[in-house]
Amino acid sequence: MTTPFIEFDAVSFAYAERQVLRNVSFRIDVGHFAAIMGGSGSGKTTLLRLMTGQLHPDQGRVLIHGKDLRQFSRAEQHDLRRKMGVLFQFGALFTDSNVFDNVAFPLREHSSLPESIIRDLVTLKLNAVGLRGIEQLMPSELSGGMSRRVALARTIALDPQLMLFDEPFTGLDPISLGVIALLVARITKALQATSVMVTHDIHQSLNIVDQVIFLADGEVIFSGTPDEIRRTDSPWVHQFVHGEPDGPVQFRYPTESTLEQQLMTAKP
Ligand SMILES: Nc1ncnc2c1ncn2[C@@H]1O[C@H](COP(=O)(O)OP(=O)(O)OP(=O)(O)O)[C@@H](O)[C@H]1O
Repeated sequence: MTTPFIEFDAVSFAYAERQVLRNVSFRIDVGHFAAIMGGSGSGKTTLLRLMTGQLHPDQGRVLIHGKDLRQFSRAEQHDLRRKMGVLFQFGALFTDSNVFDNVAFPLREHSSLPESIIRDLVTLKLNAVGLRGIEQLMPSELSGGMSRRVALARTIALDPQLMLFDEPFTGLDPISLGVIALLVARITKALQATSVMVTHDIHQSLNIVDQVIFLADGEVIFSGTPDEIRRTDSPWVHQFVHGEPDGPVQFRYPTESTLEQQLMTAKP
């Protein structure tokens, strides 16, 4: 029997009037790598923020190791944050610090390790992303793909048990994208971390993840393994996998009025 690391139990969430998630339930087991997919604005980033405890559900529960995140003491929250590695879309590095100091940052912030150990750990992490030797370069001297890899090295500095990636492939050329995808997959397996990745890149994801959770209109419309995704006849999933502009997922932001009505009211 596998143990869930993260469990969403009938979670609903709204930003003021805007209902974003409705009755969302799924589980991600320890050591598994899950991708969250869905159209623009479907609530993927919101889901990540609920996992980190930055946001709390209006209804339902987010459980980490079986415990409701709301029930976490301050010490438990701090401990969870320490065990969590988060890599956002453009993996912003500190522009005034060189590569070494960027990767060393979480180690200095969250541990009391001596500098000699920190130096070795930074070397190992840069080696893991294929960039040992660039310690003294400044972020402005790196390509986009290299910056992303340095950010990945910083994310794994503390050997996180939980890794959250928000669109780690955005804006990369196909080769850099392939490299990052491979690194993310390899590193999560090597660390035996539980990982969650928000991404639009279905084809890369199906090769590297254990589970895909599809969101549409704030609801989970499908959750399964890459094989199950390839076999499903769900029209939502089909539209996504084949990148079709027409289908159950609409690309327009939902509004009350038609275009004609809006243009009429805008006239003097
Ligand atoms: N801080 C906020 N306040 C109000 N509304 C917000 C806020 N953040 C997001 N939203 C709205 O919530 C909805 C879901 O946003 P979210 O960022 O979770 O979507 P997403 O699936 O990650 O989108 P994308 O793929 O375009 O990044 C969107 O309609 C967005 O406009």
